[in-house]
Amino acid sequence: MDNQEVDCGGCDTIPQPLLSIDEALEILTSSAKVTNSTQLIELDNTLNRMLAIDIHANISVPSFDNSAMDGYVINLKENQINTSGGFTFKINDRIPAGSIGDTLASGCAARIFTGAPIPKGANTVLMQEECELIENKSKIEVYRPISLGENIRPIGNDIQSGDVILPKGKQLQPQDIALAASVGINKLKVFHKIKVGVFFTGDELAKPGDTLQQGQIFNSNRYSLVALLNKLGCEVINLGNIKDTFNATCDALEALKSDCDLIITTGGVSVGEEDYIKSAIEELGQLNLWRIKIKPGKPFAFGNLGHCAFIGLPGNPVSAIVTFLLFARPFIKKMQGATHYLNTAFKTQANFDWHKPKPRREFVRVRLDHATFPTKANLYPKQGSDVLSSMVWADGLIEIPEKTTVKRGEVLNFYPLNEMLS
Ligand SMILES: Nc1nc2c(c(=O)[nH]1)N[C@H]1C(S)=C(S)[C@@H](COP(=O)(O)OP(=O)(O)OC[C@H]3O[C@@H](n4cnc5c(N)ncnc54)[C@H](O)[C@@H]3O)O[C@H]1N2
Ligand code: MOO
Repeated sequence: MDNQEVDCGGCDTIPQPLLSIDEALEILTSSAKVTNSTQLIELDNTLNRMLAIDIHANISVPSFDNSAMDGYVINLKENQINTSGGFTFKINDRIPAGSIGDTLASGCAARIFTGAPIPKGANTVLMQEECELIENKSKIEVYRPISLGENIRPIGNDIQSGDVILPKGKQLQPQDIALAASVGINKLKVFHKIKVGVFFTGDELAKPGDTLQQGQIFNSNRYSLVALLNKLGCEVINLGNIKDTFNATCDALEALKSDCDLIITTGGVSVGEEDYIKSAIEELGQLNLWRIKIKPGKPFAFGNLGHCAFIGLPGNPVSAIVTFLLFARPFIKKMQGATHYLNTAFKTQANFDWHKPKPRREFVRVRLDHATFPTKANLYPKQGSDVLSSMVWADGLIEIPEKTTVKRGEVLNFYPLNEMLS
């Protein structure tokens, strides 16, 4: 904890040590260890999983020249290329997809269907709409100039044998799975899911479904955090709500640490004497980072209990989600083996003024207005870290740099929620 500069802007009045967002992200991502455990699984089960090796193609796709159209395959002669005047070809074969035609005789055509192999002796396919059937449908006649090789998909048009078709560290999407199938692969080696233990501190927390007692609130972080982890494809071990004591916090950490790659908690990371997370981590392991110059989410904590990493998210519901997306998500994605683990910012125009420069970089909830160009970001009127409705209303976060004001029309970084939730 001696790596933190002293900054008086964090709490807005009292001097406190705070890390910049960039420093915090650097500490997190550089200490995230990629899981070394892999498994070979059926293609159908690979959606969203992280590929553990480069995938090479052992065949070319297509593996034979084939027709791109339903029509007629011909052998266009040198003197017929791009010539106007019209040509006639006698139909002497029929080649559906999946069968092999005979060698095409000179001056003849074969009826051919999309995907069927081009027979020997042929070099061009004509669309059936451009051919006139004549002489009792025994011949075709074509009037327009014909290019050599048109409507033929050559061998290797999509993939060449030996190509790397999917790189290690790619998160598998439907099209990736299809590409693997297209070269005949039925199983892929992916990184094992990482195990994340979670628990929640706060004696004020009640379970949804129970009746609220005086001073209680419902535990919403339990649901956001478990859902966020499920979205990222983690295996979750959930201890639920624990008593707000130092001993209960230590017991929960001890119970999870040997089984988990990572433990995440919400609440109890601030400065109050009822906040035990930080002291429990210091007692059982190491605290590597605490408090970031960010709003919402300042009291974010990061450490480890031996091999098990630890992330303490702030208790306020918006702070918990925002810091999960900005810090925990890249950390987890890197652990999962993803090559692209950092959040992507898109440039968007602010449709609001920001009059007061703030000491912490702020991530405000906005909704995009696509009705005009360029797209504009509207601000949710209440930006408190307790206002969970702002997250539901918003479709992204706008980054307002520290110590700056913003004028309507200024271009800022926008982080779409749908991107960060994938
Ligand atoms: N004197 C100071 N007080 C606070 C500071 C500070 O710097 N000095 N920081 C504030 C900021 S910023 C945040 S964020 C919060 C975070 O505090 P904790 O992480 O210790 O969280 P708690 O105190 O336990 O709870 C904060 C808030 O969130 C509600 N909460 C907690 N858990 C849940 C849950 N599972 N579901 C729904 N809501 C939850 C809790 O009731 C509190 O209202 O500290 C500020 N204070
Ligand atoms: O930084 Mo805290 O997350 O505002 O409420």
